[in-house]
Amino acid sequence: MSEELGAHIRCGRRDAAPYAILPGDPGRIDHIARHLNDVREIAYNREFRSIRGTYQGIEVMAVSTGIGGASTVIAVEELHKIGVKAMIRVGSCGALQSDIRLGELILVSGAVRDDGASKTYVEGIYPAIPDTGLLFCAREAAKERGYRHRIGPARSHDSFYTDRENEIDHYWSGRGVLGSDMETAALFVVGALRGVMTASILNTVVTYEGDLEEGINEYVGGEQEAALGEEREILVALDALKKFDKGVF
Ligand SMILES: O=P(O)(O)O[C@H]1O[C@H](CO)[C@@H](O)[C@H]1O
Ligand SMILES: O=c1cc[nH]c(=O)[nH]1
Repeated sequence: MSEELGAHIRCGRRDAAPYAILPGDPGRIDHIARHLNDVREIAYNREFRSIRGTYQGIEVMAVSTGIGGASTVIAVEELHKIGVKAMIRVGSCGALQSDIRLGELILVSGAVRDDGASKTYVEGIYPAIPDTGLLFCAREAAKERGYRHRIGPARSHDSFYTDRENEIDHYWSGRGVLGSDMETAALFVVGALRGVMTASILNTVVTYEGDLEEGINEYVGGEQEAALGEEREILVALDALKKFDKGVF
C-alpha cells in the first residue's frame, strides 16, 4: 500500500525526522543542505521544498514554508501529521530598532499577531510564544558561537507594500518590537495548539528605516552581512536542535 503524503508538502511518515528547520525561501534549503550529512531530497511542490539529512548524528528535515502565515501553517500541520515534534524557523526580517545591524540575529521570544492565519485558529489574545526550552537552546548556541544576537519580540504581518508600512513600523518600534517578518506568529500559535515545539531565528536583512526593496535585493544578491547572518542562523538552529536532543533544557 502506498504511503499517505501531506497534500502540499508531499512528505510522508517515512520521510519524517523528529526535528525540522523551516526557512521561508526554498532557495535557502541549499544553504541548509551544506551543513548536513547524508542529504536526501524529498519533494518540491509549490513553495514547499524538503530535504532530510543528519547533523552531528541527529536526524533533521528542512522544509521551506513560502511567504506568509497561510502557507506556513499548511507546512506545520502536515509536518505535525507525519510526526515532526520540533520546528525552528530560520527566516529573514526587517529591523524595527535603529541599533540592530544587518546580519544580526533575533531570537524571537514572542510575536505580535498581525497575521490572518493564526486568527483563523484562535482569538488574538492567545499568545504567540516559542517553546522555552528550544529558545534557551538557541540562545546557548548563539552565545557559544559568539554571534551577535538579540532576544525579544517580533511582529508578523501579512502586508509588505501597503501605503502605511512606515507608520506601522514606527508604531511597533516605539513599543520595543525588534523586527518584522511574516511567518513567526503563525508558526508559534499553530505549533502550540498542536503540541509542536517551535522557535524562530531571524536574520536582519533590512535595517530600520533602510529601503525595504533595496535591502531585499541586496540580500537576494547574496553579498554582505545579511548573507553571513543567514549562514549563522542556520548553524544556530542546528546547534539548538542538537542541544535540545541531548536534553540540555
Ligand atoms: O526570508 P523568509 O524566511 O522568507 O522571511 C521573510 O522574507 C519574506 C519577505 O521578503 C517573508 O517570508 C519574510 O518573513
Ligand atoms: O522588512 C522586512 C524584511 C523581511 N521581511 C519582512 O517581513 N519585512
